[in-house]
Amino acid sequence: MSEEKKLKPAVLWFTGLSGSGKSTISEKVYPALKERGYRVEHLDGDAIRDIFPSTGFSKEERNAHIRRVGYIASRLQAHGVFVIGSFISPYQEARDFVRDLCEDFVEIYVSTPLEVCEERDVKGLYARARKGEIDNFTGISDPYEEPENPELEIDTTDITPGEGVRMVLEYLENRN
Ligand SMILES: Nc1ncnc2c1ncn2[C@@H]1O[C@H](COP(=O)(O)OS(=O)(=O)O)[C@@H](OP(=O)(O)O)[C@H]1O
Ligand SMILES: Nc1ncnc2c1ncn2[C@@H]1O[C@H](COP(=O)(O)OP(=O)(O)O)[C@@H](O)[C@H]1O
Repeated sequence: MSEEKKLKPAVLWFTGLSGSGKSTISEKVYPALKERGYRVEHLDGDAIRDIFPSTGFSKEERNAHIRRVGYIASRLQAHGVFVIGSFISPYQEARDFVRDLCEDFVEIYVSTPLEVCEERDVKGLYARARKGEIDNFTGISDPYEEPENPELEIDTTDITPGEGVRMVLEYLENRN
């Protein structure tokens, strides 16, 4: 990416199954934007849920959580901050709610298939969900609605995290 190109701060919203690669790519996009001089904030579902552990996984609770974090994202972006959001955010209506709040919303669908995510099983949650130890587990016993019109789709099955980051940066550069 050429250093001269000025990027317009946006809300980069990573959505996809657990283990699809949202956090891994987000964590690498963050320093890539920082070193180009942008103000950047990363809001991550797992990290925020650690602070607010009472947030559950019913449709209503997930959507309320997404609306709240989406509002924060929109306010940060309004003040010129690049916001990276990594949330499963399985429901189209909640993602659309956030899109409508944000001046510039980039929906990035991390479309790594369930079989690959389950094979990775980074946190051992899929195995537990298959055993019935976790209710409402996305992809196993809870729905994931694929984005209807994402700005970008990244399937991480056969690429490196660095290639995923490059796809995001190229998208941002080319749209300006
Ligand atoms: N039932 C169930 N379904 C899905 N995920 C579960 C569940 N229980 C716990 N976890 C862990 O919670 C993380 C997802 O949090 P999010 O805030 O991104 O979810 S959501 O947007 O509200 O759907 C998710 O993190 P990631 O693996 O990083 O996606 C899981 O580690
Ligand atoms: N191209 C890739 N992009 C992102 N993650 C990848 C990629 N290839 C393999 N992985 C691995 O897949 C896992 C993704 O986990 P994570 O980023 O926590 O997913 P999520 O945040 O969507 O739950 C990590 O173990 C990561 O090393």
